[in-house]
Amino acid sequence: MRIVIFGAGSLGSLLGALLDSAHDVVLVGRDPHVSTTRERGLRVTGVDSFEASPASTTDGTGLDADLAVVTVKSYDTAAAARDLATGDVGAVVSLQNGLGNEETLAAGLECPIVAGTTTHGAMLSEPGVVEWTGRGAVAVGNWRVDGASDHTPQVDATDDPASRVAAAFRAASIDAESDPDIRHRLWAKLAVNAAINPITALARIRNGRVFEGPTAAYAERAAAEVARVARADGVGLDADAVAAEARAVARRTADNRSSMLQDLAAGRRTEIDAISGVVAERADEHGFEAPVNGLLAALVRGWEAGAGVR
Ligand SMILES: NC(=O)c1ccc[n+]([C@@H]2O[C@H](COP(=O)([O-])OP(=O)(O)OC[C@H]3O[C@@H](n4cnc5c(N)ncnc54)[C@H](O)[C@@H]3O)[C@@H](O)[C@H]2O)c1
Ligand SMILES: CC(C)(CO)[C@@H](O)C(=O)[O-]
Repeated sequence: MRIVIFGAGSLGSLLGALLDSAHDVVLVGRDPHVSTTRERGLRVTGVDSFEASPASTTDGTGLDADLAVVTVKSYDTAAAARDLATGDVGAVVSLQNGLGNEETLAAGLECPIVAGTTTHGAMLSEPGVVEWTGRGAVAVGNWRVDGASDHTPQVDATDDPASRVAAAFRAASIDAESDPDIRHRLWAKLAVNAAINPITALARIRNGRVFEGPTAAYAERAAAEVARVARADGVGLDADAVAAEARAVARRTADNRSSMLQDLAAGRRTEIDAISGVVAERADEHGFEAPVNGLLAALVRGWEAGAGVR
């Protein structure tokens, strides 16, 4: 397969390096990472150490590919869709965090959209070098334009876009499955991010401390609000179950600084709109409030405005 990785930062570079073992990969990213990768190749460290030599470009327009893997931050998804629409891409899969990426891609592109989520961890440590911080898996599922996941029984399970994406990942030895209920997974991951990310960022604490002490009750409530909005959106998420999952992830990643804490500490824009912001807005559309998510979104957006990053 010819695969474009749109957004060759931390996650995209890791996946690009892995997929390069079985496919013809083109990274779309920015300099100096792209120029360094062209000169010296892409080095992966951490969980496994290896070198890859995918093609790379800073120009995401006019690209032809069987598949585009979108790994930009959620606030760059609309721009990614605009660039991809100028080329010829067979299918697009988003492996981003947050809610709304698939809708944005579907609004801008004619090809099939595949939703996805991953538990791999990656960090671009320097141009041309990506640290694989945690081995995980990929789950993908077909995305319909109306936002519902595709529950239609597949006559030929190998001949739908999500199954083809999962098979392409597995061909590169990446643990990947196609999940007909991908919306449930996206909302469950959203609950984890809504509980952990803004609180760790604002309180400047590592993940392990979120469910300890004064922030615990608010993390629980943030997750429970996501479950309520999910149910209003037709996705059966249980408040206790998602809070338990968020606590488990916080325990498993106790020493990590969440992506939002890292963004805030580095003075970068965060993904708050696609995490807490979208929960508060969708609650509002359904006629109720998600006050903890609303406040957390306002505080992080307030910091972003003050820091001049939005
Ligand atoms: N890093 C992880 O371990 C991880 C794990 C799971 C999910 N995610 C999710 O994946 C997404 C990406 O995360 P990340 O940590 O890799 O972010 P990142 O900022 O490291 O990477 C995104 C890259 O996209 C590039 N980019 C954006 N728009 C571009 C454009 N128009 N042309 C070329 N390059 C462009 C940016 O320069 C950046 O390098 C986020 O939604 C994140 O929440 C990340
Ligand atoms: C799971 C998670 C909260 C762990 O740090 C991660 O998704 C993050 O940092 O965004």
